[in-house]
Amino acid sequence: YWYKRPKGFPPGPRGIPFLGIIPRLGNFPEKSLFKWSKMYGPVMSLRMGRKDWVSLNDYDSIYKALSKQHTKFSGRPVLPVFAQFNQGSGIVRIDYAALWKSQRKFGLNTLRGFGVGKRSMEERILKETTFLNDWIRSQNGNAFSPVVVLHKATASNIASIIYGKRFEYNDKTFNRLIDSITGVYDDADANFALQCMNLAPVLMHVPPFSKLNALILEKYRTILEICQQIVEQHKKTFQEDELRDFIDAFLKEMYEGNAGFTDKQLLHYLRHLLGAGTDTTATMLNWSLIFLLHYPEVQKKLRNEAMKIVGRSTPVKMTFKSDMPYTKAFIEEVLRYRTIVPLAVAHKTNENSELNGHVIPKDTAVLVNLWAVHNDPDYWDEPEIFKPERFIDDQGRFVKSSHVIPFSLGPRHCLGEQLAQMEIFIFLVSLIQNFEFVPDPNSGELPPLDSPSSGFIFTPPPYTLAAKEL
Ligand code: HEM
Repeated sequence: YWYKRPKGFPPGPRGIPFLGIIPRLGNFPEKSLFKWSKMYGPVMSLRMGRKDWVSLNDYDSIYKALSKQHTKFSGRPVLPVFAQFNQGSGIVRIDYAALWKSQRKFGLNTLRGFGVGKRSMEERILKETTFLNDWIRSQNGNAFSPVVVLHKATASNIASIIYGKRFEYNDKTFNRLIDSITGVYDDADANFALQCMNLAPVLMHVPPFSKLNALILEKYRTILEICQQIVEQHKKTFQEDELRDFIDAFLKEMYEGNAGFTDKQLLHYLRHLLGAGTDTTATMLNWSLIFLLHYPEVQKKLRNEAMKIVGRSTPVKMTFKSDMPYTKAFIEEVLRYRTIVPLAVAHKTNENSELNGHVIPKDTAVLVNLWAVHNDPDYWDEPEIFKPERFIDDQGRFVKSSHVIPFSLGPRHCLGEQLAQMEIFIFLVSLIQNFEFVPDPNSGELPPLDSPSSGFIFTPPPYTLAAKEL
């Protein structure tokens, strides 16, 4: 099997027998892929374990595959670590078929129905900022790590949609939930080991991988158990004409007997929303804070704009955003420079396809390198430099680039993009309005701007800072 590849298949590195190129992916697989793509072309293949995958490494090929040929490129490969638990349920990893279509449509409508993109969601996020700001205030100017509290703030927003209520930050169940959502995708070593198990499933039974697999399963079980308790409470108080949240809306579909709306599907859907919506947005806010520490002049510009447009104590509204070009440019540059999900979620071809003259057979797993688009010198001047000004024209206006695609493209693009954009803007401006962020006075160094990503969520290393109340 080693040398045989389908006729016309894209060229690419093979690596070593059984493992393929896995050992050569390194701490930043997205960078390795981009480097190889300069040798093999933007549409290239790679031997991953015993299978040949395809990787897309420029905007053109990603757009042509995910948008133009979306019916062919929107599937999801079966990855053993996830499949042992998901069993074809949820939203993130189910194939591009009838179940995904009905669940995606339901998800979008329900998020909208419970306020995403509207004033009511703005108010929920604003309420969360008051708890977050109070927590930061309670640190009394001493150094602290914002990592866990930002996860709590973003998870609480998701909880308010799916569960109708926010969680208190010291609530025991909530802390168990946060503990179970974090610790794998945001840990580079664990994430690398997880990807190895997905590509060479035999490892799932071999120490030390088997220990990690057991830990992942335990975390998934805990999330499901907590979601199950919440669903049971909802069932007891459910009223068809008064839908309180995502769970009620789902129960209504289920009680009407609509295909795909089952207890199991609901639990996995909730788990995916909590998982996909917490780490990502919290990570984006963490990187933003780290940039404020590195570039005090950028922090000053953001504050000047916030004070001028919003004011010191006016609640932040999304309508302010269009008058805040520097803030928009800052957010866009963080999303570009620290691509939060560098390789998106693996796609799969559901039909035989052709891309850039190459043949890609049905059922080929496809890695979409979003990081490559954000760091391609063909699109960006000095991509390795953090520069919000690249999105500002000489009239001081914000200029959008179609080459910033942190939420990916096509029908499988991030389901929570609108929610994430609301959270990022409101949290960020509210933090800037209330605090000046400075380096931890006890640490001689600033947090590094790079840390191993190992391919899923690009999280910063653990860090601390201090916040001076304004
Ligand atoms: C900064 C924040 C976020 C970033 C950068 C981000 C990015 C992404 C990316 C790159 C994908 C994969 C797209 C693909 O497969 O091509 C994705 C999928 C997804 N995201 Fe997000 N995301 C963020 C926040 C959220 C939030 C807040 C939610 C909660 C509702 C969410 C829910 C999802 C779901 C459910 C999917 C799977 C969609 C599907 O397979 O149909 N994300 N996200």
